Amino acid sequence: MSTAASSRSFKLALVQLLVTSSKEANLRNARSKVLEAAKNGANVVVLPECFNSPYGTQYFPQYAEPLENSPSSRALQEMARDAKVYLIGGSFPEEKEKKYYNTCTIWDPKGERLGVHRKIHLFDIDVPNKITFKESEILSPGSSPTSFLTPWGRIGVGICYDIRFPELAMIAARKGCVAMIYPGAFNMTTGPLHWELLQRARAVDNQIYVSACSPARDPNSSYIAWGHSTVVDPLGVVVATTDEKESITYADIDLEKIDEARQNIPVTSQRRFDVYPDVSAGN
Ligand SMILES: O=C(O)CCC(=O)C(=O)O
Repeated sequence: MSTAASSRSFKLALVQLLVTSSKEANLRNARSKVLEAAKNGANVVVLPECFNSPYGTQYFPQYAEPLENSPSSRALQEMARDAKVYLIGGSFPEEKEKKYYNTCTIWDPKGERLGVHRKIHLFDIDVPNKITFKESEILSPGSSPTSFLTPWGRIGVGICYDIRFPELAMIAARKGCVAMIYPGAFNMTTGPLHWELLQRARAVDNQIYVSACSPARDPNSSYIAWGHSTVVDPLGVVVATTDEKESITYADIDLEKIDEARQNIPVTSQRRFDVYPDVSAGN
């Protein structure tokens, strides 16, 4: 773990991986990038949605693995342990009791699994002549919000389309999360429209850090990812981003900025739960 981290700041790294059709090659590449990020001082490292398989309902059954003791789980556990980082392991198609899920596993620097997030909101959209996608043809949805504890505070996790539903980020922030992190893979239609806007919206509404980590763009794949992995601060300012190519994006996450935003613009303490309900109640 980096010595540069203090109790009030840490270095986040987003690995924008170029995902291929070879699961073994994807696992090898992810490992070398996670180790590189750690060498460069990262404390928390993020992989993209579907980091071990091409993204598409036609691929999920072929690439799916159980959670326990599977090649991808083992590889993620070893990466986290060998790099000594907190690892938000993107997502991979999970097979469980004859159902498939889009699943993110979260690991600590000792290689212990800290959490599992199954994508709650499945990506079913139809923009005529642009993009039609129906994850629910194959996948089942998860049913619980996910967060995990680090030495710098609690971090919430969602997957891609989950970012469009503000409730998850609101619940996370009200429960004390300092950041909401989304492995994601937007596309060439909704990427330019909404990828950055949604991160900035979730950040400014909740006065937390928000970040999304995409695969790199492969123009020859059946689903062309937007790329542009990004980190947004609690004021809604983009503090780190990249283009569409394979890369690692770094940002210092400074918890003072959360306090400052909340002191200066105190919406967090001005909510009117006597007028409308608190979505985090009971969650
Ligand atoms: O919300 C979007 O526009 C894209 C979502 C997506 O690609 C996904 O959930 O995998």
